[in-house]
Amino acid sequence: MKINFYKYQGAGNDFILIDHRVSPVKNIDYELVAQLCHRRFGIGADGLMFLQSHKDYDFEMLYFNADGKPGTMCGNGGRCIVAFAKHLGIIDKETDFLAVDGPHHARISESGEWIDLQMIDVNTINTDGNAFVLNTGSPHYVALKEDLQNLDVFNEGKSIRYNETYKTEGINVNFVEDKGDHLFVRTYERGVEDETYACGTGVTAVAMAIANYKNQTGHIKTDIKVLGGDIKIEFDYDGKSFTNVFLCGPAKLVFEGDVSNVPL
Ligand SMILES: N[C@@H](CCC[C@H](N)C(=O)O)C(=O)O
Repeated sequence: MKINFYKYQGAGNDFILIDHRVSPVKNIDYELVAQLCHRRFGIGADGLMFLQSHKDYDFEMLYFNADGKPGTMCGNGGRCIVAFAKHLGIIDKETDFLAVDGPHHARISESGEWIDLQMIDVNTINTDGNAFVLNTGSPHYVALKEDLQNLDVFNEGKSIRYNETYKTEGINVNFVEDKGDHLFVRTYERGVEDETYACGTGVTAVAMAIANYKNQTGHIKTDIKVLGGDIKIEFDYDGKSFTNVFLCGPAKLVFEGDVSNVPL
């Protein structure tokens, strides 16, 4: 079987996208997903998504991490699949689609390359020592750091992700430095098992953790810099719940191609 794929990136978090309506893969082979995402033996990506039809929504997002296993919500992936759905002509300026953590609304810019994606409401922030732990669709650990540019994110992130508390379920580990007018964030991602250039659910968790840490309430807008670009987060926070949460940033088509002889 030949599969047509599209490669997208959102602030450097990169994904393989497949239109399941035209490439109806019946049994998704985790090893094949991992091979397609491999940066030496495959196309190379942090994750792979299928866009599927859904009777009640514009489409459904089915997400796999680079290790081939089904992931929890991917924010940058969500923005990329919205840009993909616009490219395919499924949607125009707005959409409502279904992901693993429930329905999502998104707004698409004129160019189709900037997406504001609504994320789930968050009602709970836990702590682990000085770090914050919360779920924004995926589980995240957030730790404040100084001189983040020079931090060994791979080794520090990996040691937290595989410690006794988190090794079974795993966690995404975010380090944040407050730069005054913006936050600088670097993330070790579960399922990629490496630092990525951006993590959408991660920067959402970071903005919430920092608002909580600084006792900020009201409508909060946060500018974030990650290795792959700039992202903006907006939400309302009353000191207990984060609502009207939006993850806003770029989502761009990089190239498209075909994979031949896929044993499916
Ligand atoms: N890159 C993602 C997060 C993807 C999910 C994650 N790696 C997991 O399953 O834990 C994002 O942009 O949110």
